[in-house]
Amino acid sequence: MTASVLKSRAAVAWGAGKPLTIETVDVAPPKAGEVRVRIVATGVCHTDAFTLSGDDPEGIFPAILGHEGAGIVESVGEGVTSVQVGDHVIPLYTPECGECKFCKSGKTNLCQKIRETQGKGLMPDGTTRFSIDGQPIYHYMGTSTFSEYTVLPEISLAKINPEAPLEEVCLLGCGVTTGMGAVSNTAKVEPGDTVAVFGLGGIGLSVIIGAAMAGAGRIIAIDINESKFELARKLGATDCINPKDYDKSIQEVIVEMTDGGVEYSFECIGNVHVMRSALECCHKGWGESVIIGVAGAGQEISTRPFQLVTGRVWRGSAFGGVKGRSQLPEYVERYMNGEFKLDDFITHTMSLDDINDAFDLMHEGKSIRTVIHYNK
Ligand SMILES: NC(=O)c1ccc[n+]([C@@H]2O[C@H](COP(=O)([O-])OP(=O)(O)OC[C@H]3O[C@@H](n4cnc5c(N)ncnc54)[C@H](O)[C@@H]3O)[C@@H](O)[C@H]2O)c1
Ligand SMILES: [Zn+2]
Ligand SMILES: [Zn+2]
Repeated sequence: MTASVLKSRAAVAWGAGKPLTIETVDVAPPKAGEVRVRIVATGVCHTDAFTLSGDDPEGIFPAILGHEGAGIVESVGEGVTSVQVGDHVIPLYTPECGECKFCKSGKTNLCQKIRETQGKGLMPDGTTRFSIDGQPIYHYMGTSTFSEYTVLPEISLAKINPEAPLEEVCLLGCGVTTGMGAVSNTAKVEPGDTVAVFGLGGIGLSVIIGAAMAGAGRIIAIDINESKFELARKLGATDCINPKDYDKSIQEVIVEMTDGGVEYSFECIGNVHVMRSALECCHKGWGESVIIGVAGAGQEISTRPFQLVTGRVWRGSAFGGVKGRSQLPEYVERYMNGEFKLDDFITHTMSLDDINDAFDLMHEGKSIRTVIHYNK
């Protein structure tokens, strides 16, 4: 049976800084190598807010945002073999083709196969599957999970255990995997290490979970919003500090607290000044700082080169260095085995109609993650 155009509820971003509006969108059937998915639930991540704000150089409008979802395959295009109708899947904004130079390198998860079209809000053939009254609406991060039905390339789907609750494991589509993966794949934290985590949103708290699982001896959590400290402690932070409580720089405070600095630090905010603090609180000779936060267009990081000459390392991490198709299903299994919990992160759930409230809660610092349930 050939699939036909579907009507779908979607939250459409018409322009930078404008609230999303709920629309009925036409979703064309998947073309060759593509899959149409019914999204069951989606988280709202700071990166969605970043693009909506207009600070994202790749932001294109009108578009359907959303990249932290989970759903069920509704139909498949020609030649699709790795998933079938009814499979449970997590959309991947970092695909895994298995054949490009990047996939074959064994050194990175940054598959480049569809990078160019994905960055332009298009499917690999250069067109979009979304429209309203014939007006094209762009895709976002190749995922567009703020539409109940969305189309993705086959290489952008991780097939997961069908028993997993989609309303929770959607968070593995971005935030939680990004934080945990940055600890285990990028930094490779070892038992006894001291770790500093800057920013205690969904990403920073996931770094704390990962660091606790890796056996870090001391986990220093830093935020200017102290309401985040309670959950940080629950997840494994040993010290919670607010930079506003000190006259000196936060890096000086941390270096003093730790007899010379931390083994690893993680910037989970997207603030270039904090990125500098995160590097400079690392221990001389070996400390490493991982940038996870996404800074605004045109911003630059700086430090004295002497910081690096004397052994500190600055690196970055996207999607926690995790290869989505081959490694994300394992994260779902680990969650199912009870190795970590996701419900702590879900401070709010709501229907798609209320999605602008999810952005407000994030900006007000009142939520960790809001999960949108399409059946609400
Ligand atoms: N690299 C990746 O693959 C990847 C993936 C997802 C998200 N991100 C980025 O990670 C960052 C965090 O995302 P999130 O969803 O956790 O965001 P969030 O808004 O939920 O959390 C950010 C936290 O930082 C705190 N903060 C803000 N300014 C601060 C300061 N000066 N000092 C200390 N704390 C401060 C806030 O109070 C908040 O608790 C964003 O930049 C997002 O775009 C990157
Ligand atoms: Zn995200
Ligand atoms: Zn590839």
